[in-house]
Amino acid sequence: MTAEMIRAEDLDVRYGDVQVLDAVSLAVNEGTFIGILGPNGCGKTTLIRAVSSVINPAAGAVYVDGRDVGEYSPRELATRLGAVPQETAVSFGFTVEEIVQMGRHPYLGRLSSMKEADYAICREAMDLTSTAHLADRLITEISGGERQRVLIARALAQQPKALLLDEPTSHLDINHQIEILSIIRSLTPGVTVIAVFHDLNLAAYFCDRLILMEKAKIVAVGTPAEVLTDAHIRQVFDVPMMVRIHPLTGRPYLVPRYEPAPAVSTGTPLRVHVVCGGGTGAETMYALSSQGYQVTAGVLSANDSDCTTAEGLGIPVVRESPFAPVSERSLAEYVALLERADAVVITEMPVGPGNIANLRALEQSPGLRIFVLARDGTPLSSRDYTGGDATALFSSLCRGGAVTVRDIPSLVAHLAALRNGTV
Ligand SMILES: Nc1ncnc2c1ncn2[C@@H]1O[C@H](COP(=O)(O)OP(=O)(O)OP(=O)(O)O)[C@@H](O)[C@H]1O
Repeated sequence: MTAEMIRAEDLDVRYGDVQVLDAVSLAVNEGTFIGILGPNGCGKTTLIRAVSSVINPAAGAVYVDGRDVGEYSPRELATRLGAVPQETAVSFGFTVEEIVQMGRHPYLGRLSSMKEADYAICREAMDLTSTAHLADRLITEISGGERQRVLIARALAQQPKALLLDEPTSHLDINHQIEILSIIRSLTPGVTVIAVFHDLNLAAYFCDRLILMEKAKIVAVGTPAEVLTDAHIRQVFDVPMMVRIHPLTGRPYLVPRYEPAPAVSTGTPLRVHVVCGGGTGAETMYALSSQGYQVTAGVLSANDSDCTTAEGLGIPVVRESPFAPVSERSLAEYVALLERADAVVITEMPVGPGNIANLRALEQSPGLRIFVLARDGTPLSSRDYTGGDATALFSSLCRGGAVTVRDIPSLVAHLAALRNGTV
């Protein structure tokens, strides 16, 4: 069985009248990378500080490696826990190399100095964090991101059994975020890591387990999939998110759902049906729904990314089982939407035997305003996988009055004219 590296029991922390941690308990197994998430001010930093003994909780206990933290001398504790704080109070006059070497202090006697092995450990920590080239620079004269990497190097030089990091990537560019988190990840299982994150997706990608906090309490603990649910995110951050499965990791990743205020507020909104597929409809659906059009979509395969977009935007969509031809039932649903629509937009989707029924139904809807998006001016051209049937259908639709538009602004202009009755 894996041993527990850190255990906190019923931690209470107050600042004046404000309860900042309210009976918070957690257990972190050896070798785990655990992320702490939650909105600003919910108590993440305070939890890290209480666990690392920077502050004393009013109640509760912290055990590190099986022993109460109170039983450790500061020097001993520093060989177990390495902390990288969020606010990095910089030490004037020290070079980067000296700062990293401070990580070795817990291992040195009062009068003994660094040995070759200590220098080697510091060099390795600096190489790992890409800070070796900064060795002779003053800590006060490097960038916030460089400083963050130097402080991580110092914590690594400490060779702790557990690392506590408060927003370790907050000052880092995306390249260094990935680099540092990959390094931290590679330290496990030899080192146990607890890190505060604001980026939910980075946390989901790198951490084994997550802790979600809200107002001084822990509200969820578990794997990224258990913690990063739509319900939890709504509860804690009060923001709608789409939870998807990351294509590389199978873990969740979150996409914020912006709900734009409709720009069109007067009169009856125009109903526009979008015939799309393969991701060709996302931009159109977003543009039209954000302008206040009543958008519908389909028929779409349930695993088509356009279907995901429609669902995310709250657009009613006629859905078909993946890889199945358009069924009678879906077709009937689709035709019912066409009958209610004021206009139809066909995006630059590929047309094959699976979805040509979408176009055939349009041919049987006389009087419907049809707009065909074709950026190169030629509807379909190389995307007809029906042996020419779809091309013939498109030509017939265009002869029947379908309008070809080259981009979304022109489409929107046409629809606005239709709405205002100027065409
Ligand atoms: N030294 C202090 N004195 C008084 N109140 C404090 C002190 N430190 C933190 N607080 C308050 O305690 C609460 C929790 O702060 P904490 O820094 O733990 O939050 P956090 O979740 O880490 O926030 P953030 O995401 O903004 O970093 C906040 O309301 C904060 O204002």
